[in-house]
Amino acid sequence: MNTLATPFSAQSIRAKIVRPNALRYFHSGNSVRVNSPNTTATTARRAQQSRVHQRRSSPPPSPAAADKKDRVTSSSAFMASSAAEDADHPHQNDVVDDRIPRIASAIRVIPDFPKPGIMFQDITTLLLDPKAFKDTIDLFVERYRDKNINVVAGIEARGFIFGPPIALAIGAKFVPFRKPKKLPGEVISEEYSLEYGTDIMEMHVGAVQAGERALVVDDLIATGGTLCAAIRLLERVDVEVVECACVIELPELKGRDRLGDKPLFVLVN
Ligand SMILES: O=P(O)(O)OC[C@H]1O[C@H](OP(=O)(O)OP(=O)(O)O)[C@H](O)[C@@H]1O
Ligand SMILES: Nc1ncnc2[nH]cnc12
Repeated sequence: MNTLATPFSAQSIRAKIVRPNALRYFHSGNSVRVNSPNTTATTARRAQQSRVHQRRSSPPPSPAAADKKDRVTSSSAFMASSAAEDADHPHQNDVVDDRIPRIASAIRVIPDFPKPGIMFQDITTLLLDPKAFKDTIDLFVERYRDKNINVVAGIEARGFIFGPPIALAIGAKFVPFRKPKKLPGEVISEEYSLEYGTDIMEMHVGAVQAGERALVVDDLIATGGTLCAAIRLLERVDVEVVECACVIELPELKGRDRLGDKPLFVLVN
């Protein structure tokens, strides 16, 4: 059972490659490269990206089709995660979770949105698949229940989709972190940089209390600027940020490095 004293890395689960002969598609700023096989990196999302290119306008797979695919791929896909120290022991805590391939497959990738060079990870197709959506929430809940987390901070806009069900399930309050001028009460603000611009994040004064323990939830980490701003907002008012949790990581943008020692947990990278 998880306890407060147990470091997250002890239970973390890491992605691994399974199809050593498969070509992987790699997002690199302005282009998509095909990488040679590598047995230590990334997950099913790379394969999923190439599939998604082919079905950009297609609906997500039917539950029956996805179940069949799960059976085919469950031995070859691993759940991703990470606390910094996992890098030293990449395989020690590997855990196979056959929910991950379906989640990865349900995320659509739209090239050149919202501007040229961006491979947009579209989680709206994940929401169309109730099993994959529920599995996503369940994986987070399984990790964070019994961690004495009081606050789930969800980042506008897509953190508002994943954060509230997690908060309800673990018995924490949900605190929306919003774009400027959206919150009606007194706020504190943090400016931050993005993969495609800058923005400001705000939190209501009084929403959290010093000494509370927070989980920060978003759909995706790219450069890490957004999560860093959320962490700064919480730490300014002496809230302990226990971990950040995202559905997707774009590892090539090195957002994880920007978080420093702050643990980051992701399902798909
Ligand atoms: O790691 P970063 O480089 O900071 O980028 C990640 C952020 O970018 C996206 O949100 P976006 O700013 O596009 O806002 P939206 O969810 O309101 O569209 C995404 O949902 C994350 O919040
Ligand atoms: N590539 C991407 N897809 C979706 N959301 C993002 N936010 C920043 N980069 C993104």
